[in-house]
Amino acid sequence: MSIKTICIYGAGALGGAIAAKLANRVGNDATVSVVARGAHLEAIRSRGLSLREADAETPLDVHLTATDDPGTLPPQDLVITGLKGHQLPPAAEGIASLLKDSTRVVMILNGIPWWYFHRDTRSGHAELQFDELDPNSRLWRLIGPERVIGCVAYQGAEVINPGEIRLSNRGRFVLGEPSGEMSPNLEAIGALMTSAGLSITTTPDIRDEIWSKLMGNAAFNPISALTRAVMTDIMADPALSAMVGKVMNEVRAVGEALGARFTMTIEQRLEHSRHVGAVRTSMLQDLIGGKALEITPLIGMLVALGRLTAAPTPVSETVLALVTQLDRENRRGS
Ligand SMILES: NC(=O)C1=CN([C@@H]2O[C@H](COP(=O)(O)OP(=O)(O)OC[C@H]3O[C@@H](n4cnc5c(N)ncnc54)[C@H](OP(=O)(O)O)[C@@H]3O)[C@@H](O)[C@H]2O)C=CC1
Ligand SMILES: CC(C)(CO)C(=O)C(=O)O
Repeated sequence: MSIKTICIYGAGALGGAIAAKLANRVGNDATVSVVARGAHLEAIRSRGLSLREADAETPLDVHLTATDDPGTLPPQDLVITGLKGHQLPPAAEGIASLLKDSTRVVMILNGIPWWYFHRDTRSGHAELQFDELDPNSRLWRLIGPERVIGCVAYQGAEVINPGEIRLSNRGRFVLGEPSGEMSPNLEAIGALMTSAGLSITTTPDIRDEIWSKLMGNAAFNPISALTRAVMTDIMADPALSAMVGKVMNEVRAVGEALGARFTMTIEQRLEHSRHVGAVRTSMLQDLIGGKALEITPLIGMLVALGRLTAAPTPVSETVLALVTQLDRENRRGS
């Protein structure tokens, strides 16, 4: 696969960080552009994109083509989406306008993605679609699950000001084909992102990564939004950390019912979470910013898949009801 044109669609926290690194390192060999919007877009256009890494003394500043109209860009070899799950369906046509036959689309997402059951061989539900993730199958029809490369991000990031992104740790990304194939395209995209200075691994088991990451996000993201607490403070509170453990147990039960394999015990996962630091989850960032919360992929689908597999999710159902109401109130007030 020759990658000469790359568009990052939704250059927010993670997408923006990846765009800055790609533009910096591979900008001479490939054209890197971003689709962004609002004040963030204006800042990128006028001052460029500025990336602050946890252990770097000076920010990385790059200038690249930025637009809110993907129709002005040529068809791309590679599209990387940095949109939240609920922002994907409204962007489906825009993303589709960047595609040619060979284009691959890396989707950085927390939670259960819209393409989850495409070519899945372990759940017994291959090709199942969920309207709550992909209304009227817009993504399925306009982009197509066969183009997708899944991406699980173990990396904290935040847009601290328009045009300015901060990475909160030296994180990593895991890429995988929905089919599990270690395809030449997967390896080429992994190598390209690695050459940009990102920590990338490729896997034949992307769904296992999705479930393992979901253990943290289904618990911490809504609980952090409900309490406005950073991760260390949630873990320091015995009642909250017990609730985190219960949600993690429910994630494990539903995941296993669909064939996922977990490598860590709940105790190990909890211990790991104690050391993540004073991280504001992406859902807490959105709450503070008055934005819609990424609820369905992170906890709504956990409850829906619990029903599908007859695995009980009582604590997650309660958390879902509370965070759904919080989201309504937050948007009413913004
Ligand atoms: N941030 C983090 O620390 C982590 C995030 N993740 C996951 O990665 C994914 C991306 O998250 P994150 O980087 O935080 O997302 P952000 O909200 O920071 O970035 C999304 C960006 O896309 C923009 N956008 C949305 N719709 C459009 C559109 N139609 N056209 C142009 N721009 C658009 C948003 O603009 P606007 O702000 O105006 O909505 C925003 O700038 C999520 O699934 C998240 O859960 C995973 C690990 C860590
Ligand atoms: C909390 C964090 C950074 C890692 O689990 C994350 O994935 C998020 O904020 O959505």
